[in-house]
Amino acid sequence: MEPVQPLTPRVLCSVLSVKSHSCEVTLDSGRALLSWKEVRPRRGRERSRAGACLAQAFQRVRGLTGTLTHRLPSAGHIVPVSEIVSVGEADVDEKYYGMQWKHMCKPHAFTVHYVQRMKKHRWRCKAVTFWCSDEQLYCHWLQALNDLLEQLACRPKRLLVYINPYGGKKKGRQIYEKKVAPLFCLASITADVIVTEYANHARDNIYEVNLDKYDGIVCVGGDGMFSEVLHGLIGRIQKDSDVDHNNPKIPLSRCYMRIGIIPAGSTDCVCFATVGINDPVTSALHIILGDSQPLDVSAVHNKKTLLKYTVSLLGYGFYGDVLKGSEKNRWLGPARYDFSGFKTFLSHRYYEGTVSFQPAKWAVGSPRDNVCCTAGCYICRQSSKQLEEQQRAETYGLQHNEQEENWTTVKGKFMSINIVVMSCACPRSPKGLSPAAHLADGTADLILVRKCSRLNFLRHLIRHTKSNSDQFDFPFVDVYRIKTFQFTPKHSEEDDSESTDLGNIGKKNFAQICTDHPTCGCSQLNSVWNCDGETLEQTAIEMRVHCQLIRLFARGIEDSHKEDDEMPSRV
Ligand SMILES: CCCCCCCCCCCCC/C=C/[C@@H](O)[C@H](COP(=O)(O)O)NC(=O)CCCCCCCCCCCCCCC
Ligand SMILES: Nc1ncnc2c1ncn2[C@@H]1O[C@H](COP(=O)(O)OP(=O)(O)O)[C@@H](O)[C@H]1O
Ligand SMILES: [Ca+2]
Repeated sequence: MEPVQPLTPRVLCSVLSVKSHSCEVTLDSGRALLSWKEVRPRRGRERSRAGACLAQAFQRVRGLTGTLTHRLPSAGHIVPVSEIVSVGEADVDEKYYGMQWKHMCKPHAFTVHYVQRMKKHRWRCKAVTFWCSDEQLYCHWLQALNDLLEQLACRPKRLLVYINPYGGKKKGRQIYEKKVAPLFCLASITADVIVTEYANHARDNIYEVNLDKYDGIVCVGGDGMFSEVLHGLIGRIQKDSDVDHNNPKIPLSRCYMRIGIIPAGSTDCVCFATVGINDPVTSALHIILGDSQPLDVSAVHNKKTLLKYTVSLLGYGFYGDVLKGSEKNRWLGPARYDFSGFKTFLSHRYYEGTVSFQPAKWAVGSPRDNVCCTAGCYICRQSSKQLEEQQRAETYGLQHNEQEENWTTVKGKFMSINIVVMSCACPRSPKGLSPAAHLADGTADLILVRKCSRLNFLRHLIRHTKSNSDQFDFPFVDVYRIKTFQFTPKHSEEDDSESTDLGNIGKKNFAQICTDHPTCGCSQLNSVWNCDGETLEQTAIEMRVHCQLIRLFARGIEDSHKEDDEMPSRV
């Protein structure tokens, strides 16, 4: 057997007890890994436990590959320190003393709380308590683990939390108090909590607070609540850096203050598309670990005025009418969308207008390449690099001014015009409106659904709910990867108010009568824009994507190979 080289002092290995089992526990601070596995009494030549354990630990450290598995060959556990939530003193349950302790003083115990991956991107906080008789060894372990946790600079210590008691099923407060606050306390995170009293309370408050006190902002609610915090933060950062966000051409200053979303709304597609599940505990754990996921944001303008920012869906036609029809039924909670969706589907309206956009030439991917955005996404990294080079060239004027060139224009009658900055995956549509859209590539996907039959539109809708069907594979559906967009409805409001001839006024009033009596078959003149679940007043708009403008406490969708099914409780 080759001589065991002297271990670097970075590997701490001891035999500690877990419940009534003896375990060999190893902390490799070089690789920042904690592992433990049950030691069975060896028959035959008894090797000293320490020697055996050190030699094995050395083998294991040397053999470890980059991709972590959470389970050692012999059903042990291995946890990256970056996924430990906290380490603290613990009481050992009397019943575990067993015989060998009865004459000893009380043993010393510490509990490690760590993230355990379950099915479908769900995370749970698991606890394991180690104990031993030697107080010095116990202190050494506690110190070594806490020193490593202290070094994780990305973890938030102070958070500003906004709770929307009004969104979704109106359970925001309970969700926070029961599921999230205990975890923040466990991770010794202090939170200043504000329960909003009216719409836009959170947005306005962000302009006042002293942001330097906080490592992040958390919103407990749905996409509308996230949109409020988004507007507050971006508006504040542009104001602080003297950027006039009403100018559609101006590049905006990036926001490095991360935003965490605790899902408590109706659609929660931003949370679902960045974490993979709408689960408050999972989102809380991503916040505690200090994840960071950059996110594209689109700015929507009407002439020289900023209307809204959007990170999920900017939808005209079907989704705009669904939203408009749902606002008056908020008492229905999330079901308001299905109810309004059904009515909107039956009304089967189409809208006329002119769409123009600049395709994202340098984009690495395309909406139909089936390359979905995952944690550490290659396409996002490549595209944002290309974009930065592009912008640098433009600022130095090396690049001919691309703003005016290569606009594509499409006139027509549309069932829906959707621009999605991300996939918009959500419980209603697990793969989203555009499954291959990317979170941080600096582009958005434009989906044009032209006038078609009810049956065909229904088939298109139903494919959103099926995982192995292509909702773009219809002659009346086109999808483009873009970076800027403009829309002008055929019947723009200004024309009606200016022109005095009877026809137009008649048509406008006629349309008004129709809206009040949706049973009539005429097509209502204009729809409304659904911007992240809030309606826009104007229909003539322009939009441009700002690459990686904000950051979330998330890491994108992890590959499923990392999932642990429920671990057999061996130790
Ligand atoms: C027949 C089944 C058809 C299923 C069609 C599923 C498509 C769902 C796509 C969901 C897109 C989600 C985009 C997210 C937008 C959110 O930012 C935004 C705000 O979220 P918040 O409420 O959390 O604040 N949410 C929304 O605007 C809601 C849009 C969701 C619309 C759902 C439409 C339901 C469709 C029902 C059609 C029924 C036709 C049946 C005819 C027999
Ligand atoms: N305290 C409050 N009272 C009334 N409206 C509020 C309050 N707090 C937030 N809102 C508004 O409620 C809207 C919906 O919030 P959201 O959390 O998205 O719920 P949902 O997912 O059900 O739409 C948002 O536009 C937000 O501005
Ligand atoms: Ca994008």
